[in-house]
Amino acid sequence: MFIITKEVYFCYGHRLMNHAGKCRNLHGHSVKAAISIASEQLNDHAMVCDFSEIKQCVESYIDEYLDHNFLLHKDDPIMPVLHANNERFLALDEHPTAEVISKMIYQHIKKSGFNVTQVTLWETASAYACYQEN
Ligand SMILES: Nc1nc2c(c(=O)[nH]1)N=C([C@H](O)[C@H](O)COP(=O)(O)OP(=O)(O)OP(=O)(O)O)CN2
Ligand SMILES: [Zn+2]
Repeated sequence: MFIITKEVYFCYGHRLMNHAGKCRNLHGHSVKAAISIASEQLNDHAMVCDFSEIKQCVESYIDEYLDHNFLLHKDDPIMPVLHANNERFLALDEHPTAEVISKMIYQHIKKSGFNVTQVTLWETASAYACYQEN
């Protein structure tokens, strides 16, 4: 089994509503996501796939939904204020944790046809979440 991993970098603002500590406050992160793709065999170029194919797939999703966006739970009371001021945000059914964001990226890559095995999201230099299935 071959596994390749591509890293991408992006930023977002968020807050964790009802969090007991400092993460209940509006704040932001400059994050790294690592996307791992597996294959039993290599293609004619001796690759699982080109790193640039992963980059293109994941960056188009990240640019549209996550990068320099404000990620909020759908019940967050700040949303009407952002809306009234034409500020960009994304309302999620779940709290915008590293776990949830890594799963969002995973599901997009899987839906795009890649044999993704894991997405890891470093929200800070010392804290990261992984999402995988099976
Ligand atoms: N399981 C999770 N726990 C926390 C998440 C998360 O997404 N999943 N998110 C946060 C905050 O949004 C933020 O990431 C803060 O993380 P934390 O490591 O606590 O913050 P610091 O970098 O300031 O860590 P220190 O070690 O205290 O310096 C919180 N928890
Ligand atoms: Zn945070």
